[in-house]
Amino acid sequence: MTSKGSIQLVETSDTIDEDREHLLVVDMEAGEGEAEPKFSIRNLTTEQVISEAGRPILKGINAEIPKGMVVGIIGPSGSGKSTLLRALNRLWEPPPHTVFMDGRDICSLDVLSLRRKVGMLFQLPAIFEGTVADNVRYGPQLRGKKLADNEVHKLLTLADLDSSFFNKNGRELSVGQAQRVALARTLANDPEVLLLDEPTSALDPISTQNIEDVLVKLTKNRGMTVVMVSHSIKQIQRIADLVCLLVDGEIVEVLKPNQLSHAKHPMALQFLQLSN
Ligand SMILES: Nc1ncnc2c1ncn2[C@@H]1O[C@H](COP(=O)(O)OP(=O)(O)OP(=O)(O)O)[C@@H](O)[C@H]1O
Repeated sequence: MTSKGSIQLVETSDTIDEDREHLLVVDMEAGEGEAEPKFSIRNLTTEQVISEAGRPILKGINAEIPKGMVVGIIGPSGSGKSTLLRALNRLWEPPPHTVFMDGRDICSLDVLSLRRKVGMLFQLPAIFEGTVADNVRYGPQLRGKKLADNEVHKLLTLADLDSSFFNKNGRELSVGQAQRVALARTLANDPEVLLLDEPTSALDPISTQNIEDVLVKLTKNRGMTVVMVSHSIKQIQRIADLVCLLVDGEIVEVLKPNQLSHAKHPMALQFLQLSN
């Protein structure tokens, strides 16, 4: 997949000033039309959460996540990837004035509305009791809306599940099918953003490809913004438009997927070499 934007690293970790106010700017190419960021992250530090290593998990993260792109987050285990992802829908509560969605501090938003707009999938899908259709209807039902059968079918199609799944019991599903049901259930809330925490690491290559295809379609056809943590560099190269490299709680590089070999940070380089 070709990248939709060019990236300008205004300051890299080599040039971080003392208070770590480095800024990673994604500079869209002319004519792309959607230059504004979906998320702006400003000096996000997890002062209240200290890791086992005795340091904040995230240290002065500054980044822009552009609308309608797939942004991959990669980095060594324990570098803070999941914490950063969870900060975007307040599964981990960021300090006020550090994470902005469409220009608004997410801490000032109603948390349930935020999570409807910013859906999340995890490594292992949790399927609720009942049929696939019950699962897909879950979110709207909480708001007193019952999705019609044809709406459920549309969501299943969107998640690459055929109509035979409609009445299947959640217990009959493979992990790959369950992940797509979880995706359809998330899409029923009509989210603007999908956060994905290693969504395919438990899946076989065909199920992985199905999910990747759906994600690419969602960004291309619906302008959805996807932020995905993955341990698979190859996966990131297949579907991401931009890659953030996180090391020890800091974004040390932002690159296009085809530029990963040009990473400069020594830890990032070592990680990339060992991952390939
Ligand atoms: N609520 C918490 N309290 C204390 N420490 C935490 C908390 N959440 C995470 N950590 C620690 O913070 C560090 C970063 O965790 P995080 O899950 O964000 O990393 P990660 O990069 O996603 O790791 P992995 O790739 O292994 O999933 C780890 O050392 C973890 O043990």
